[in-house]
Amino acid sequence: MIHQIYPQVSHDFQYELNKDMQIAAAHFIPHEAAGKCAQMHGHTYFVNITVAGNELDDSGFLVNFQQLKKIVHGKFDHTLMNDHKDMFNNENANDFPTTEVVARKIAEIVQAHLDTLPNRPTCVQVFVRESPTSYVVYRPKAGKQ
Ligand SMILES: Nc1nc2c(c(=O)[nH]1)N=C([C@H](O)[C@H](O)COP(=O)(O)OP(=O)(O)OP(=O)(O)O)CN2
Ligand SMILES: [Zn+2]
Repeated sequence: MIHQIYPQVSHDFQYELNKDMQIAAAHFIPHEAAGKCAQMHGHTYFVNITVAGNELDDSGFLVNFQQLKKIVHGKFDHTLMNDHKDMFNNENANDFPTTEVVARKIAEIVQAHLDTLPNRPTCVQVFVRESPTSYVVYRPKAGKQ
């Protein structure tokens, strides 16, 4: 069971939903600045996704928790992040599978799903903890990932 205190994101939406998940995955960061992290290694990522909005769908959901797990955990769990060529690129630092980029990519995956929903909620924050001592918070700018 995941119990963590996450940074709060300020917004004016009436509903806010949070979904936690753990993702076991490997990665390497293809840059000399990464030191030992340039070698393939694994993490149990702790991910918290925050979705907000003013309207619910006809199920009374802002977004289905199960769907969030399916599109994020289902994609990355027990995989090598660098293998996801639709997400990461070992030639471009903005697309290396760093914690920062993983958080941004998760926000993009989630928002693409939310954009298909009739009630059009918004992903306002993605928290990714890569290790017990390191985490990133990504907050998409309004109207732009
Ligand atoms: N800004 C970033 N710096 C680093 C990243 C990153 O994604 N963004 N990633 C790494 C490595 O992948 C590494 O797995 C994590 O590094 P680190 O926090 O140093 O991990 P430790 O468990 O060794 O931390 P300690 O606090 O020293 O135990 C490196 N940097
Ligand atoms: Zn790592």
